[in-house]
Amino acid sequence: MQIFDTGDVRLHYRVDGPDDGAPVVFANSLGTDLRLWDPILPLLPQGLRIIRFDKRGHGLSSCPPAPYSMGALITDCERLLDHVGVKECVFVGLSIGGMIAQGLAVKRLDLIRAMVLSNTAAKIGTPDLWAERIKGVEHGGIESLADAVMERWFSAQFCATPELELWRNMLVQQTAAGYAGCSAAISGTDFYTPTSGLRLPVLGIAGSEDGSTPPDLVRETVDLIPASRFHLIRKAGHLPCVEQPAEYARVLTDFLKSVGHI
Ligand SMILES: O=C(O)CCC(=O)CC(=O)O
Repeated sequence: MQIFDTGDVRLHYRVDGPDDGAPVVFANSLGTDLRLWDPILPLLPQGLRIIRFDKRGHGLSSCPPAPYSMGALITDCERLLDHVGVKECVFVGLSIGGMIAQGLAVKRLDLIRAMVLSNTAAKIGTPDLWAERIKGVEHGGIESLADAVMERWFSAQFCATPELELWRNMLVQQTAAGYAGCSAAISGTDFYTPTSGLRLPVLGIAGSEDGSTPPDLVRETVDLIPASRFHLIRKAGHLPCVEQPAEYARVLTDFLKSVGHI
């Protein structure tokens, strides 16, 4: 558990595994912190160097006033990777984390040798949807959105389990400014053209019951990059690393092997 001051924000991050391990960077979604990846980490091969972080306004990172730009979120991540000395990582980005992955690959392809675009897209939602979401958070707090968010994050089956409460708690414990700030960043992002120009190995992962980034939307983005692969995880919503960790870890491990990272 460490803190890095980028100059604009203090980012909480965590590095696990040996210094000389093959680097795998995880960027999580809106309203989650780096514990999002806890269910899959024990299922990945030993010896990887795993880097995780909390976006600005999330988890234990500091919370600059909203709104944020996607450029700022990408720069935060770029500075963190330079700070920890990562190059040529496999970058796994989920939802807004996958937008950060796309933007970072366009800006600094030296940092990323392959990427996993999980439950994400070049463009997510519409400005009207995000304006409504931001208004809701500003007036009623994250709690006022939480039940609807759970229905997009998880399948109906998972929503009926006691574990749901843990993830709902994670959501409502994020800061309203962090949630609204990152929502504004998503609202202003359309990476369709820059992502079309990317040339690197890509694996797309979608959840069959994802109410935020449905499988067709994920596939449309992944198909922008020639030779990309796509995997659909059934019985999972927006966070398949939580709902189906064994399958998620297996697909990720196969991808790491296929690109020669392990
Ligand atoms: O999770 C993200 O990063 C953006 C997509 C989203 O809004 C998830 C949700 O529906 O709450």
